[in-house]
Amino acid sequence: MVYNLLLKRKRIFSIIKYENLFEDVYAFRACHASEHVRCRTGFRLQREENTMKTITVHASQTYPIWIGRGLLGQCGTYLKQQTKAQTAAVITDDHVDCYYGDIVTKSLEENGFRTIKFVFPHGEASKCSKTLNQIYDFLCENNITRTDCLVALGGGVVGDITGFAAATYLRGLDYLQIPTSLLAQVDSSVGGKTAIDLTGGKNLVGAFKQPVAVLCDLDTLHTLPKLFLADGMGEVIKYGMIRDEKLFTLLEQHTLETVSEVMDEIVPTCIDIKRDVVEHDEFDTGERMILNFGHTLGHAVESYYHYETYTHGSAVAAGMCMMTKATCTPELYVRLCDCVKAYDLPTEVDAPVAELVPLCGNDKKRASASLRFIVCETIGKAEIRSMPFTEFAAWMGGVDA
Ligand SMILES: NC(=O)c1ccc[n+]([C@@H]2O[C@H](COP(=O)([O-])OP(=O)(O)OC[C@H]3O[C@@H](n4cnc5c(N)ncnc54)[C@H](O)[C@@H]3O)[C@@H](O)[C@H]2O)c1
Ligand SMILES: O=C(O)C(=O)C[C@@H](O)[C@H](O)[C@H](O)COP(=O)(O)O
Ligand SMILES: [Zn+2]
Repeated sequence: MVYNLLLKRKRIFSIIKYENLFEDVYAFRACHASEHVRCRTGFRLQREENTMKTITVHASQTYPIWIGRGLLGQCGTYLKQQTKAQTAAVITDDHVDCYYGDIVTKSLEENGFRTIKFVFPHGEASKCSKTLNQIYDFLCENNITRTDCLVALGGGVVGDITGFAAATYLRGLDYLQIPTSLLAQVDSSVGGKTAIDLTGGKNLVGAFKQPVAVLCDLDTLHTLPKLFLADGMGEVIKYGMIRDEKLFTLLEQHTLETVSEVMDEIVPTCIDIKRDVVEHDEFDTGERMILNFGHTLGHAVESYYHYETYTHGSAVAAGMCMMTKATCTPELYVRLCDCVKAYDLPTEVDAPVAELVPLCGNDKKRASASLRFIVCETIGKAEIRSMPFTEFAAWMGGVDA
């Protein structure tokens, strides 16, 4: 109850004050709420187990995505179906650990896995080589072998770095994705892009490594702070824009306050779009680039502000609006901005576009001198455009985006 009161209070706070409150919420939760979450999850497990959906991804590795409620307490049973591993190494961050570390460990142990856990500080700053090396050392000290597996429990930061550790440690071992943020559920846990950031840019070191399965428990979203619910909505709006006008229209009928009512529809819809795109172009040589709508400028925004001011989903939201303003009709731009604003996301940033553009030079869609970027002139349809980078820089620099 204290947590709910804090969430209500939060709405009248500025983002800066919100950060402090956010820490308070976690501090409160870490001390008192472990049993509460475990009980509630157990209750929902019985009530809603039948509504579980499975989406199967057919890529270099075929794997299931289980979507439902109350699944976390059974993760060991699910994982056992997908791996012969004896040890499961759970990798998570400090926030997620205080909510869900125990319930996951318990289920893995009950299902016969020797279970070890590595916890790192939350936030994008941890998606770096320092944390990655700590994970490697932890796996080495605990005698992890190629037949064991990793479990990524958390948001996109945990998923991306754990996936990369799984792709590279001992030249590759199995990993399970348990996404707990909206962004991770609809996007980062699916499709096998894994990475860490460099000072020079986002996700610059990475690998394609599909998980053995994704366990997507919608109940975990109950503890996700609104700021990160909004962040995930940035990627959800992206899916509407690139592939699904019906989804976009549904999003227009809701706001950040009401969207939880339709989450059971939104999450599988987005996952299925991602599945389809990944199945056509797993290694990102063509069609998959449409999943990067808003990211060319979005990643530049994150990097310009040193990954501190804008989280990924909010930077993508601003990136989509800036690109749409520069390339599409004013009507479409206004429609997109209205939707973005309804989810408390930014439509622009203070940084001048001319200063963001040089940071696009490290974009992974760049091919030698050409930069590719994504444009949606019609809602539900995305196209990949290509331009010499110098031309792009001159054009965007001159466009009042
Ligand atoms: N691999 C991909 O395809 C892909 C796709 C999109 C984004 N990404 C990456 O994902 C990252 C962003 O992911 P994110 O937004 O999940 O960030 P995140 O992992 O930092 O999670 C956001 C915050 O929410 C907390 N949190 C997560 N789940 C929670 C829960 N259920 N209850 C309470 N707190 C919870 C985390 O501890 C963290 O503080 C970026 O690094 C981005 O580049 C990757
Ligand atoms: O899965 C993809 O492909 C995506 O582009 C999804 C994006 O939302 C995600 O942020 C991805 O990590 C960006 O890819 P990158 O190749 O530009 O690092
Ligand atoms: Zn993204």
